[in-house]
Order: sequence, then structure tokens, then C-alpha cells
Amino acid sequence: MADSLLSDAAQPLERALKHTSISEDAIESLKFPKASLTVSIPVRMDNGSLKMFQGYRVRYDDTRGPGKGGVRYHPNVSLDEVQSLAFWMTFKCAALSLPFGGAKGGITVNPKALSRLELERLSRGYIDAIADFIGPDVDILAPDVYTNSMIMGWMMDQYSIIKRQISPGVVTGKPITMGGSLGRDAATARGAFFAIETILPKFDRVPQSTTVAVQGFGNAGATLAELLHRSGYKVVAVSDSQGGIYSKNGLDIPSIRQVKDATRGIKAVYCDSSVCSIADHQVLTNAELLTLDVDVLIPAALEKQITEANAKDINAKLIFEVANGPITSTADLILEQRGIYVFPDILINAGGVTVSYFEWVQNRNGMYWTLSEVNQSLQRKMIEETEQVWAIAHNLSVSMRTAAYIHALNRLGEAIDAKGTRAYYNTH
Ligand SMILES: NC(=O)C1=CN([C@@H]2O[C@H](COP(=O)(O)OP(=O)(O)OC[C@H]3O[C@@H](n4cnc5c(N)ncnc54)[C@H](OP(=O)(O)O)[C@@H]3O)[C@@H](O)[C@H]2O)C=CC1
Ligand SMILES: O=C(O)CCC(=O)C(=O)O
Repeated sequence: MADSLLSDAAQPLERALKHTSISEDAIESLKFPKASLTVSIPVRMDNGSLKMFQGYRVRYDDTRGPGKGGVRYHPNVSLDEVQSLAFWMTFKCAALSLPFGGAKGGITVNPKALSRLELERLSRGYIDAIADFIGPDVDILAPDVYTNSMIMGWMMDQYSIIKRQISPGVVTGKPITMGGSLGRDAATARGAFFAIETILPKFDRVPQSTTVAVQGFGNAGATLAELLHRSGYKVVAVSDSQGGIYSKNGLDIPSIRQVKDATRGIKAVYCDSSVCSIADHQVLTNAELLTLDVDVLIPAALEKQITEANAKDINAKLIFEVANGPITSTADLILEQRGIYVFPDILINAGGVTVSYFEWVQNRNGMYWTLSEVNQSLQRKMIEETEQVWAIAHNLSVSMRTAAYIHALNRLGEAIDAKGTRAYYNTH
């Protein structure tokens, strides 16, 4: 796994291990994913042709409970990427003390090039191919990049057809009418917002004088930008895959969201003044957004955005990772040496899987929570775990990323040791 995304993802683990007393057996058992499935999915396209797609589902570790993690549709999805995402899910669920292991799935596809019916056939085909690998007590799916509640609904329905029983617990992030939880759509952003609000006062920062740049304007990025905007933060830059916009006086995020929803691109804000008239702004690339002189930078798109190549150019004082893996391990060290604080993905974006857990609990109980019950429980959890990670970082003089891994490893190591090695053939 030399030079793979997974080997890079594992670097923080190496650093954290020095500060834990977990057993050699536990360390050894976390070296590789427990199971990786690669499938070929045949899809009948609208023009009558047959097209094959590659799909993946990886369960990294399930010692603490069933595998849990989203499904990504993106042209760059690979087995290495899905294994890395499953690795991060393992530590995220442990860091938040959720009774889940870590898993992830994906299909190598550009979903924007498919019709709605092709997308549905692909999603159902994916479930046909992985049905024996997943289940409400085995491995539970959820949305990730370029998947949404509609797709989760199709997946849950297809699984139920195959198993001949309604199985809402196999997928979270479903439509509310199919057993989805209130608040799951905004949960990743809301969780990040609670973590940010817990951390910023420790740096004597107040919303009104805090400038923010957000890369990625989807479920996580756009929702968080709006929550921050509505709470008085000055969100000065946002971007999507086509590029972004900047205004030193702060952007009107709700208007930009309207444009994005109507046109599928932030681009229309600056390309078409009849759609939106945000007068005082300038266009910028995603690379330029990352190096803006802002107080808070929020990567909320894809991995490997801050690398050895641009880490020295980052001007933000605090970085909150809403995307999974947006900073490579080498870049992480450069940022640390430069005194830039990084708050890690496995803590900051854990609100999504936390409310997924609430959804799974509701599905099992058949009793549904109000939105305020969901949000209050999420807030409690995010504050509690953020404070614990902060205390570890402070007490051991380590970065927040190392602290989050220590926090997760302590829980994981305990569970792995409690279970035993299961080395069946070793009789001595
Ligand atoms: N959804 C969830 O519950 C969770 C998501 N995450 C992580 O958050 C991140 C974003 O996920 P999510 O918001 O759900 O995904 P979405 O599909 O909803 O949004 C992705 C956003 O990223 C933008 N984007 C894609 N490529 C690039 C690029 N090269 N540069 C800049 N922006 C780009 C997209 O642009 P465009 O709109 O133009 O396509 C879109 O705005 C991912 O890393 C994901 O793993 C983490 C925890 C939970
Ligand atoms: O909600 C979930 O189960 C997982 C969300 C996810 O994929 C993530 O946290 O990266």
C-alpha cells in the first residue's frame, strides 16, 4: 500500500499510537480492511446499450458494531479511496462513541451524465451486487458525495425487495416518508457548526469579526456556510466544482444557495446577473480560495486539497475539515509547524454519522424523534466529544488530529482486546 491514499490516511494513527497503551494485537488487527468487495454493475442505458460500472463496498473494522458509512458516486472513486474512507469511518465512529465500525462504498461514475432512470437502475444494481455483504446488523449505508436521500430510498427499497422484508435499518439518510430521520439532511453541517462554536471561543473569536472561506457547496458545505452566515460569521468565499466567488464584505449565502439550487452552479451568480445580483464580488478558483487570508478555512469537498505543494501558501489561522481527508499527512505537518490549527475530519464532520445512528435507532424502535430532539442530542454529543479531544490535545501537547485518534484508539483498542484475537488456529 506504498504511496496509496490509505497509507497516507494511516499516518496520524502512527503518531497517536505513541500515546496509547493499546495492545500489539489490537494494533496489528487495524492494519488492513476486514473485507473489500469489488463488483461490476450492468446498467441498461436509456439508448438501449449496456454499460458496466465498477462499484465497491469496504468494511474496515466492525469490532464496535456493524460497519457504517456512506456511498460515493464520483468519476475518481477507486478501491484505494473507498478503503481510506472506510478507515476514517472506523475512527470517526469510535471518536464519537457510536456503536458502529467503519465502512464505505462507492461507484466510479459521473452521476451528472446519467438520466434519473439510469441513476435509479445503477443504484438498484449496486444493491443487487452487494446485498449479501450488507444488512441492518452487518453494514449500513448512507449518503456521501453526489448521492442523496432519493438514492438512499431506492437502495433501501431494493434491499427490501431482495430480502422480502421491509428493512429500513440497512440505509440511513433516507426520505422521511421511508423512515428517514428529521435533521439528517443538515446533520453533517450542523455537527460541524456545533464543533466550531465549541472551539472558536477558546481562541477568543466571535462570529462578527471572524472571516470564513468554504470550499465545496453541497450538502455539507452549503448548509454549513448558511448556518455560519445566519449566526453572524462573515463568509467571504464559497466554491463548487466549477470555481468560486469572493467578497471581502461577506457573501449573501441564502441567495447563492437559491442560485445554486436553481442552476446547479455557483457560476450563475457571476455569469448571469438576471439570476442573482450580488454586486460586490470577484471570481476565484478553488486553488485561490484555499490560500485566502481568512480566519477560518473549511474544506468541504474532496480529499487531498491541501498538499505539500500548497501547504506553505495557506493563510488561514484555523482549518476545520468538513471533507474527509482534505489535507495530506505531509501537508498536515507543514501546517502544524506553521502554527495553523487543524481540526480533523473524524471529529468535525461526524455529525452526519451521529444522526445516521439516531435514524438507525429510530428504525429499530419504530418511534420517531422530533427535529429538536435530534438536534439537541447532536449538539450534546458534538460538544462532549469535542471537549474531550480538546482536553487530550491540551494535556498531551499534541495536535487535535493526534488527540482525536488517541481518543478513538482508546475505545477501539479496548473493544478489540475485549473480543480477543479470534486466532482460531493458534492453540497455544
Ligand atoms: N454527506 C454527508 O453526510 C457527509 C459528507 N462528508 C464529506 O463532506 C464532503 C462533501 O460531501 P457532501 O457535501 O455530502 O457532497 P455533495 O455531493 O453534496 O457536494 C459536494 C460539493 O463539492 C463540490 N466539488 C466537487 N469537486 C470539487 C472540487 N474539485 N473542488 C471544489 N469543489 C468540488 C461539488 O461541486 P458541484 O456542486 O459543482 O458538483 C459540491 O458542491 C465529502 O468529503 C464527504 O465525504 C462527511 C461526512 C458526512
Ligand atoms: O451517515 C453515515 O453513516 C456516514 C456518513 C459518511 O459517509 C461520513 O461520515 O463520511
